[in-house]
Amino acid sequence: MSKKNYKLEAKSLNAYYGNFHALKDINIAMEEKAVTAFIGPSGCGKSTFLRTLNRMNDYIDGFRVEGEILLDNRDIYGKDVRVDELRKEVGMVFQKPNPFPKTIFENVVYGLRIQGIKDKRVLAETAETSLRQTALWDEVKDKLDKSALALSGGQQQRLCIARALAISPSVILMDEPTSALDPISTAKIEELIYELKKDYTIVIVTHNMQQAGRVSDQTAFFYMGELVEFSKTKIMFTSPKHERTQNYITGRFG
Ligand SMILES: Nc1ncnc2c1ncn2[C@@H]1O[C@H](COP(=O)(O)OP(=O)(O)OP(=O)(O)O)[C@@H](O)[C@H]1O
Repeated sequence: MSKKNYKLEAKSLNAYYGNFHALKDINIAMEEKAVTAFIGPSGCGKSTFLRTLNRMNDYIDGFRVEGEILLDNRDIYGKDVRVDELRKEVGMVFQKPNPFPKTIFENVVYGLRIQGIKDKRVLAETAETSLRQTALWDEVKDKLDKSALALSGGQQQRLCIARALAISPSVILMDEPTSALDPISTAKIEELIYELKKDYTIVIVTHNMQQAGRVSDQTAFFYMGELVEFSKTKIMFTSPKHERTQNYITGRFG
């Protein structure tokens, strides 16, 4: 039997904020071009784990990890890994849309500018492609030089996704990307996630069980820093193995 190649794997991963043991021996393997949802009650470690996947926690004083996170079979905490290269490969979208106080165009091409790309044609083409991928092009094509801050919250979030896509990542991490949005904008982002998984591996933290059920292929349930259960979403929501998972997904505690 050939060994399956996973896009992202955690092996015996432990994470600490100082003395606080935030993630306890996490082992998980996520498939390529699939959506994995992280669910669990507040404070269980979902965001901490998500942020270890592109080393966003490196900035936090006292934070450390043990174990391995493999991206395409390579440990992202390895000595030879350049964090700037890693972040190009693993993009991130946050809970609150966070466009820069710049034009719509400059927001999308921001990552390319940082890379020193100046070619106007490359910038324009990338901006259009990324905005089309997030279904925003028709809404903004006549106002690319206007401030991104004038867009609606939902449009801003799609712009932030376009900004992440512009630097051609293969993985996109989303930390509760719709929790600040209205139902229509939420539906648009969910449709977008569905489209994007054809080309990208997506990991999403969500508090919304229906959302996890709608958008994800696999779901991981965390509780107090442990990964309690990980399975195909359909199985998790119809026949969870653990009572704690069952209680959480049926809303008995949260
Ligand atoms: N910067 C930090 N310094 C110290 N402890 C932290 C820090 N960030 C998170 N923690 C702690 O780590 C634990 C996990 O937090 P984390 O934000 O990963 O949980 P979460 O499941 O994403 O929660 P929520 O759903 O509320 O966002 C919590 O006990 C939290 O207090």
